[in-house]
Amino acid sequence: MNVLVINAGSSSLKYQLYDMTTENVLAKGRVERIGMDSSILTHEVDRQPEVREVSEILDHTTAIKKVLDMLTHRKFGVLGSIQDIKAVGHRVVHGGESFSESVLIDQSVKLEIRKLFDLAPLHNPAHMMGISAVEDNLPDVPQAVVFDTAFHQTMPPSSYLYAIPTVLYRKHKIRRYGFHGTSYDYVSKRSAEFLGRSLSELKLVICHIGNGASCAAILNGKSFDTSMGMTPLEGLMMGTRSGDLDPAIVPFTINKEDLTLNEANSMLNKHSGLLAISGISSDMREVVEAMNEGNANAKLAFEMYAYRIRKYIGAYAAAMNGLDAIVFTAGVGENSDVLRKEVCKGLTFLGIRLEEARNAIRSSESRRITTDDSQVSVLVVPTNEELLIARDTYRLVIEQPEAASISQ
Ligand SMILES: Nc1ncnc2c1ncn2[C@@H]1O[C@H](COP(=O)(O)OP(=O)(O)O)[C@@H](O)[C@H]1O
Ligand SMILES: CC(=O)OP(=O)(O)O
Ligand SMILES: [Mg+2]
Repeated sequence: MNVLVINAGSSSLKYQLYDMTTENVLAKGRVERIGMDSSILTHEVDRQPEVREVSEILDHTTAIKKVLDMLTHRKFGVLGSIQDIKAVGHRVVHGGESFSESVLIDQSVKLEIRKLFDLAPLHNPAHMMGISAVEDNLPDVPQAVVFDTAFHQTMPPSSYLYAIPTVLYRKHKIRRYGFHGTSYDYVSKRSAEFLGRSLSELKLVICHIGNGASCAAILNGKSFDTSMGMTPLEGLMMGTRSGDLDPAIVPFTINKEDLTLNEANSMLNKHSGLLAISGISSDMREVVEAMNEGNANAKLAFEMYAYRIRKYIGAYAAAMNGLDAIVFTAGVGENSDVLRKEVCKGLTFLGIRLEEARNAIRSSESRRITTDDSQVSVLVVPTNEELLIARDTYRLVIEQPEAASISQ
């Protein structure tokens, strides 16, 4: 059975097509610059050279249509017909308190996702566009949603409540939700396998450092705390997001700079982080390159970024009263040995001994980057959110075939 996994962003859409009998990826790709001039579709089949098509793609419905055309393309396609797609699974960043697990999509699920637009303004509206675009192109195919927040629903109230009047939690559900949960779920299990230990006895800090970045304390296999909050803005410094700051800065700046609420939100989500401090880029590769060329702002941005991660690792080791392993994952975490080294250099008090040669190895496999006698292990474990989304989607469709057939 073939399952198509979609991760829709506001101007991009990533896809992977799985054959669930083998869990092989038949094809994958992304559409970028949706709604802008010259959109780009990049499509890849079984490590063959990528196919790039530049055209005008004005909305997500057209983007999905282009993806389906590519999947059934005479030369680059892998399917005889789009009828061969039996289910579609979507990543949805915010599921609020309504969803602690993945579900098949129906009208009420769509309504709930819409209600959460305010809480994940960069993500949920885009996911909804992806869901509608699949409905337009594949009206009879069941769809499932897998939430970034679901895995964190195990956090205790002492982790998820903010110290503000509790009426705000009761009325508006203002609390910490946490994100990247699908990644934490996958990476925590893989880490336990790698360490050859039971997840139920491990104290892990996982650092999901991608475009969006967060850390989580995973205690006995469950999320105990995480750095992102009610929205994906809190916590670590990110590509364009500020992460933690004194909340008083927001009204102060609005007042001094005569900003609207939208402008303040946009400043913190889109014009802060690595981009703001380096003045160069939100992409860690470009920041490191500039730092190596002697740019002082890039160096400061890099050091601040690493310092925040180190502070969270220390805090979570204290929160769990111990630590077995630190795990790096996602785009920056998996690929940037310099960043991992910078984070770990301040953690020798925990008995961490990084082995430089291991840290420098480039690989897509899980690996240990500390010495064999390091008290706490540091691992690099590549995440695979798409595989978990495909598995959940497949399971839901198999378990509830009647619901799947009337899900829309
Ligand atoms: N070799 C590398 N060194 C440093 N950063 C990298 C490297 N390769 C990728 N990245 C970073 O990974 C980020 C993307 O991470 P990813 O987890 O794919 O993010 P997202 O899923 O949020 O788009 C990019 O912004 C880039 O900065
Ligand atoms: C929740 C979040 O920040 O997601 P991403 O890393 O994909 O931006
Ligand atoms: Mg991501």
